[in-house]
Amino acid sequence: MDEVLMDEDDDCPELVPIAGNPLSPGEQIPVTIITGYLGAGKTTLLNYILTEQHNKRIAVILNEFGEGSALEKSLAVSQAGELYEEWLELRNGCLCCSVKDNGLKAIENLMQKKGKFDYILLETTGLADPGAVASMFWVDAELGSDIYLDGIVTVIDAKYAMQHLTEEKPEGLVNEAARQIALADLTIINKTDLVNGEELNHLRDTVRSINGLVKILECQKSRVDLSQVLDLHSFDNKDGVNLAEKLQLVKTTTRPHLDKSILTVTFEVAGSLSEDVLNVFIQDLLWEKAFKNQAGLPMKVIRLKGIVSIAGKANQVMLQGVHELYELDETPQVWGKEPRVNRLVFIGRNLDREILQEQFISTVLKVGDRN
Ligand SMILES: Nc1nc2c(ncn2[C@@H]2O[C@H](COP(=O)(O)OP(=O)(O)OP(=O)(O)O)[C@@H](O)[C@H]2O)c(=O)[nH]1
Repeated sequence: MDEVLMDEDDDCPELVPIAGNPLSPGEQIPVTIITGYLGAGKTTLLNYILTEQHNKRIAVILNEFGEGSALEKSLAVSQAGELYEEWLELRNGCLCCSVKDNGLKAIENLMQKKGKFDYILLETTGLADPGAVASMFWVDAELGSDIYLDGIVTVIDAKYAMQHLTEEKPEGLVNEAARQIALADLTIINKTDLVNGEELNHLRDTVRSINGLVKILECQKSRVDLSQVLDLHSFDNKDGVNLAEKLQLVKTTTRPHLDKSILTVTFEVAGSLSEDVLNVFIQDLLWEKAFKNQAGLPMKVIRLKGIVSIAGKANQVMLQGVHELYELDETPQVWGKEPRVNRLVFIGRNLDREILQEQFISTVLKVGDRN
């Protein structure tokens, strides 16, 4: 971390030649959101990435300062006692920047340095809702032309996660630690040195019961294989085939790990759908909160994924949702001779599988299109 190459008077330092292919025109830069509860190991992960040799030119945006870390100290460039946004170039080709806001402004500034990096990592603050940040990438069309959301990675503290997850929240409030897991495409259970095998199993089961889709890595000092963290393509249709396979393996959480908790619900229904009516179903669910569970509580979806069959379309269609935003995107995968099946996975609160499935069938299925 002490080998920062920069010109003292310039907040865009002179560049050293870096191995790696320059971006071809029109190529989009992936963004991975790194989230996790306070103290879970996010900064340790970013420090690791910034100091390892990996032949990737990664731009890292940190949006929070703490005390004590070498990385943070090296970044805390002060001007009249104020912290200000500063891009630093590191020996291994990484770019690094610290900002106090949600990081989107920093991405806009970063894009002016296009060609100097080929990946962006954005760390959110420990209590932030990563869904809000993720949603911004979907709605910001201007940014959307240059970058795309690759995935949400949640770092979990093996020692304290269960404590955070079981914390009672006032009625109506979501447990942030659980929400961060619900939204994750990948979770990294860190600090495994601080727990025994039984505790680790229990935590793993809990993570799985919240998010039946998520991939789980386990490590110490946030040392993970970067190829497992980057290029997940969690939100685009490049992952269509993988997603279809993954959805088949997901199971509805049978016993909620906690009362009123976030859990995963999944079902499959054969047939083809009218796109218009499918939109009505999704909007009733995500926007109107029109579906209630047996206790009369409105179902709240945090993350939604699916592969559906739209009447008249030869290709499979991927459904993605984060909070109230969703997208239907045709995948390159063509339906085969086997009967078409719609598979949906919902992660959220107050979800009841049977009621959701009934609603889905009664709202969207065009019986005439069954094949
Ligand atoms: N025992 C142990 N300690 C770890 C491990 N990984 C990180 N730590 C320590 O945990 C503390 C918190 O790590 P950070 O990386 O700062 O966590 P963070 O998620 O960035 O924290 P905030 O920015 O405050 O949200 C530091 O003192 C790390 O040295 C690990 O695998 N085992």
